[in-house]
Amino acid sequence: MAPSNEEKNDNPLFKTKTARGRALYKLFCSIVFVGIVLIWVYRLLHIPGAGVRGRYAWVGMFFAEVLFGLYWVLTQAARWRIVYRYPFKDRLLCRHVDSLPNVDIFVCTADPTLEPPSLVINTVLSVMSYNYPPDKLGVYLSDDGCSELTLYALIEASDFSKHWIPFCKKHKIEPRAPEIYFARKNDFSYESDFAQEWTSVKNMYEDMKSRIDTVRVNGRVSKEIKEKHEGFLEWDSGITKQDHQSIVQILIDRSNSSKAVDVDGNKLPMLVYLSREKKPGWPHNFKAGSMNALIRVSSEISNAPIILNLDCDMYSNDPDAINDALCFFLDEKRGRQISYVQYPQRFSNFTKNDIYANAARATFQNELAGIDGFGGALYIGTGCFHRRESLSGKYNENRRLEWNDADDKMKGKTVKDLETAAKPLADCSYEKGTQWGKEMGLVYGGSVEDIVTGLTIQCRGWKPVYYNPSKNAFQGIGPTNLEVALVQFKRWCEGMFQIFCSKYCPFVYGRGKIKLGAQMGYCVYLLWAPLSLPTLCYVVVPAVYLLRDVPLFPEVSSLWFVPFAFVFAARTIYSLTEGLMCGDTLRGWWNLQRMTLFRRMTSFFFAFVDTMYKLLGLSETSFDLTDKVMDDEARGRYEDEIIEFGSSSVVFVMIATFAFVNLFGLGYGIKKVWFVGSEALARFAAQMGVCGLVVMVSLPVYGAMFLRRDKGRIPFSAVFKSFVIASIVCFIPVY
Ligand SMILES: O=c1ccn([C@@H]2O[C@H](COP(=O)(O)OP(=O)(O)O[C@H]3O[C@H](CO)[C@@H](O)[C@H](O)[C@H]3O)[C@@H](O)[C@H]2O)c(=O)[nH]1
Ligand SMILES: [Mn+2]
Repeated sequence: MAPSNEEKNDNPLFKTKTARGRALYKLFCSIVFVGIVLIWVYRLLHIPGAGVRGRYAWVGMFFAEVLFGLYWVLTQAARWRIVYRYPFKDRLLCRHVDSLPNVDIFVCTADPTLEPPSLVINTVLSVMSYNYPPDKLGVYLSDDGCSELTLYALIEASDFSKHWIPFCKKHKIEPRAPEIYFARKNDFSYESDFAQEWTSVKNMYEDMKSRIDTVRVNGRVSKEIKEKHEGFLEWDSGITKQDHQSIVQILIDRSNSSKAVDVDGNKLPMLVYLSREKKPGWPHNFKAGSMNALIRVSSEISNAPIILNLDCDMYSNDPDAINDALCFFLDEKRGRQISYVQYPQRFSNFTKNDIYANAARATFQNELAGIDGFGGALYIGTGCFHRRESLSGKYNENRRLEWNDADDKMKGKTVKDLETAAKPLADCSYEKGTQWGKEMGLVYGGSVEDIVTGLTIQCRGWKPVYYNPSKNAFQGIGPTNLEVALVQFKRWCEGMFQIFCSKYCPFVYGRGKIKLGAQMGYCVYLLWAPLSLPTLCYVVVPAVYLLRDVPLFPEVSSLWFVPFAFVFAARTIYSLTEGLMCGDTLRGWWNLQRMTLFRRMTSFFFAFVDTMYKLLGLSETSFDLTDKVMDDEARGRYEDEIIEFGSSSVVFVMIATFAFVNLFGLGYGIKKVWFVGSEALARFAAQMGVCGLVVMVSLPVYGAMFLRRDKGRIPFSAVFKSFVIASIVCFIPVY
């Protein structure tokens, strides 16, 4: 890599800018903090005396406000020093045109029902067609579902790619996931040559998709197809998802240049199917386990120094994304220390007002960039480029930036040789007695392997970056019904609280290794679960005490009312402004408020309880896969932005119960004001305000209980249960 042009090589390949207006923001924060402290002071000064009704509630409210306040302080760390990254692709291409590193791309799937093979291969095809030298690309699909349906789909995709890749490159097609591309409106003339090609490739795609779907519906691959590919022999011995040998199959072998070419004679990227061994009694450690198997298997086959890791629903939306990411790794000055480049998680299936608040725009635009400002960019599991070396080793500043000639490994070896050498690396027993899952690869022990792995990488001295490009690099599928959305949050939340309670707690593990701001930034997420406690306190206590005529907040006329009103208003206005600036709609922001409340009072709470159980050794970690399919009726409601309940899940009973409790509280308050007049209003305004907010946020819940007749409503049994529970809650004795 001799510098051809001194001056040019001095230019960095990326730059980092700090967001403006931070001084003003810090001033604003300081004022809000004063308000929060005044609230605490008020609570401490006015504790009701022994024997007075409301004393316990008062103490509860005090704790809730202390926890909310402290949590708020953490969230400021994530906004204190927001940084933006800008890579310079053009400089990269000038300087490294002949010395680009190999890149291995890992796609993970785990279940052919929840993650249909046709979805998986769309992701695979999108990454096979990157604008990157194909002989430097290796695509690996890890199938934890060990399904012949998925292998079949991948074989079909490898054939189709011979037409798809040249078509994409010739016509600069975007995005390169065929399903998404063909579903888009197009504005070309139907007489053109392009139209002909378009139609022929589209037909080819549709045919392939229908073959794959037929096989999926039948639930097995027919004998005729099986006879054509010896790969299916692996399934002959009656293996199951939980009990099977390692399967490694190189479907496109790039060293064999005569076969690995597309219809125009250009090389194709390598394509490998992997299903790591599973045996009863051996923990498989979910996605982390499959990533580690991928790391090892690929090291035997292509061993690229850069790895891109994607979930099976995350197709590539930008054919040049690899080049962007490489700007970070190849930067002469700072590149060596960069372990991974994390992109935000974006979705393709959002609706206008984002009813389940999947987009999390403020999180991806501000919070993660703010934690990056403290050098703590999180690894969030998908859409992340890794430096292979950093996944298992310490940063060593003396090591030269070298991309070992990876293809050497493959030279002179047949596909069979490579497969045979790789298989044992995916066996259950391989990791026994090794550092895999601890010091090497992704860290085991929970359902959010990503966050904790990122933390350990940083603590080994690496400096990851978070890069949020204006054009989405990857797009995935977010939950499309409330239960799935809440279950996903519960999994995250539980995994993250477990990290906090383990030796990996950032304040302990990261002490002296990463900045305090980064430690705090991590805890914004790791402490979601305990945040449920103050939330539950706020949705229950004010309403219940309102029903007993016990005031819990200062009177409107009192000066002490000011900090409460101010903190509430300041935070609401801030969050609204932030949301709108990040591109939320007004209703989108409101939906986010609802989802935040629902998550905090259900997912976070269950995660808290389950973590406690686990700490006591009463249960084991599980991974509830996010469902990526929906039926047509539900799809209609999703597109109309009507919340999908549709079951008597305990989560919905809880949501409905709180909706009732606050409705009763508010109703009683209004009645009181009606009969007693303004004096009651002054004393109970804040309490009625809290109830009123919960009621407003829950409006769709009342609708789903009483007005809707579709399948997505809350079933009567759940309504009945929650009504009974709410009534009991309202009449229990209070102290
Ligand atoms: O045993 C398993 C379980 C899951 N997966 C894969 O992991 C990915 C994520 O699963 P999904 O159900 O889509 O979960 P999400 O909540 O959408 O995933 C986020 O959260 C997970 C941690 O909870 C991370 O692993 C993911 O990368 C991150 O995108 C999918 O590709 C799965 O196929 C496996 O490979 N093996
Ligand atoms: Mn997902």
